[in-house]
Amino acid sequence: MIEFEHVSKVYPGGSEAVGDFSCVIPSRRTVVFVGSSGSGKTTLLRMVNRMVDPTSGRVMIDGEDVRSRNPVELRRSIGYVLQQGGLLPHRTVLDNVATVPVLRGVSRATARSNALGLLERVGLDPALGKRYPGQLSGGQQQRVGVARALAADPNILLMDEPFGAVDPIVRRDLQRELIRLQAELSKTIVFVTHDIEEAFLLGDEVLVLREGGRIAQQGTPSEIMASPADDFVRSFVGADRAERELNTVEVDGRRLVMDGDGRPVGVLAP
Ligand SMILES: Nc1ncnc2c1ncn2[C@@H]1O[C@H](COP(=O)(O)OP(=O)(O)OP(=O)(O)O)[C@@H](O)[C@H]1O
Repeated sequence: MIEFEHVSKVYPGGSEAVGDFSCVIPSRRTVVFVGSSGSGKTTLLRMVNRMVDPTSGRVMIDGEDVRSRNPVELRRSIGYVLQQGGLLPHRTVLDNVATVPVLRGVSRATARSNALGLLERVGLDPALGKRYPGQLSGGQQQRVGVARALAADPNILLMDEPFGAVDPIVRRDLQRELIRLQAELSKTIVFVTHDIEEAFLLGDEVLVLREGGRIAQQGTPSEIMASPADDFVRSFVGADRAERELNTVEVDGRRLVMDGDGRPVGVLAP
């Protein structure tokens, strides 16, 4: 479980990036922070692994203040996936995936052999392990990024717009893959995106953020869809949500329209 307790962040010389943010992220669930650019999503995510320390307030993991943890050790114990893979260009794919386990004392041979299994796990041909990141497609690089984040078998996975830089079809593949992986692995995932559809697809729970990390609404995708808290959320959720294979379900007395993937796409007027 991750707890944000009244955290705020003022960067040197800057305005308040996050102000008095509190939330609880239950273990083994996927929680998505969604908001427009500058709403503080990345800042919040980085507070978990101490790449950013809050100006006030605290972040707890399983009841322990992260500030009592050594930042390097903490970072190695938490998976982190970035938009641009963050892979080391001069190391093979296999060595990229094996990096953190080796730093944590696992032998190179064992780490490489585990890395092969991880490549398969994220849907990549293990033969790609010999290549360098520059020899992979963007989507393949993102899969390697996920494999690398999983390599130390972390309980927590932080994902910062991990699928933001790939085309929509590959993006959909990666999203489905993450859903499959999460069903197998049950990690605590904090996922950042500015795409509400992605948030609804992946999140057990979604936090819609305004500027300054202010929570406009927090709830399950269905709850947010059924009852947007205000005009801000309503406009963020968007009315027009494409022609998919639709059906309806009832939630809290309202009829939700769901697409073929079980995603809420609208509410039927009573
Ligand atoms: N290192 C920094 N120094 C100063 N200001 C920063 C720094 N990092 C972020 N900020 C500012 O803090 C605010 C929140 O930024 P943050 O990156 O957390 O938002 P975000 O919601 O993740 O945005 P994006 O979707 O564009 O990545 C922004 O106004 C940004 O300019």
